[in-house]
Amino acid sequence: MAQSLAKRFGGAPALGGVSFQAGAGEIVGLLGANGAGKSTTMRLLAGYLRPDAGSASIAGRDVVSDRLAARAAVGYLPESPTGFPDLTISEFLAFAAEARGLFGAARRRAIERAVDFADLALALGRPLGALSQGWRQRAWIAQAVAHDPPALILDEPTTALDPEQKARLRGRLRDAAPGKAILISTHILEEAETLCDRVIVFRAGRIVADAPLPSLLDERGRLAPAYAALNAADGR
Ligand SMILES: Nc1ncnc2c1ncn2[C@@H]1O[C@H](COP(=O)(O)OP(=O)(O)OP(=O)(O)O)[C@@H](O)[C@H]1O
Repeated sequence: MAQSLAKRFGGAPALGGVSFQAGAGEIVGLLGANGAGKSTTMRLLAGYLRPDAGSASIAGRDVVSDRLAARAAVGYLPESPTGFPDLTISEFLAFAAEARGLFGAARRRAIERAVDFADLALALGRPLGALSQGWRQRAWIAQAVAHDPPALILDEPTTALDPEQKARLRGRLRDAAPGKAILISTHILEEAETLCDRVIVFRAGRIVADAPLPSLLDERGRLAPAYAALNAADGR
């Protein structure tokens, strides 16, 4: 949940006070032009940035005052994730599970869940630094789901994936959705059309639409006309 979240970088406002909720069982798509504020919102919710004003909570835990509990309840895929080039996928997922306090059998289950979710079985021994962009993206998606959190915040999760893996991941997210609140950002309108229950459109650091997907679709099931109208409207 976000309540009047605001963030500036230097003097420039990136988010001008955004409020929304995502409930368990819901896949919410964050849409908007480059620089509209999607990633900043996700980083604030995931506890990787502090808001200048407003508040946010994950599973009822405030991301600032109860930061560790909030972070424990979320799996986060950053945009363009990098790091840990020398770790193999196996080592990376073991590290991710242990960082979440999972050891022994719980760690093993977390790694199995993650490997299965992101279809990584064929590359477990490969170091992250030697992976293609799509495989690396899948390793980072895997670390987000390893501890089976009630909330997933995935910043452009399908961008680097090939068509088969895109479809596979969408299916996995659909399967996971009943028990989780899932937030994804995407520039692929067709993805929002097929995957999301609700869509939030950002424009220049503000929310210009927050609506159930069907209410934004035209008679042919397309989001593009409403999306274009929202971006063209004088919504500042
Ligand atoms: N670390 C930073 N330092 C300075 N400005 C930043 C930083 N991160 C984001 N911004 C600015 O904040 C605004 C919102 O950026 P944000 O990354 O949230 O947009 P976005 O909607 O995710 O865009 P994209 O679709 O390109 O990923 C932009 O003006 C951006 O330049």
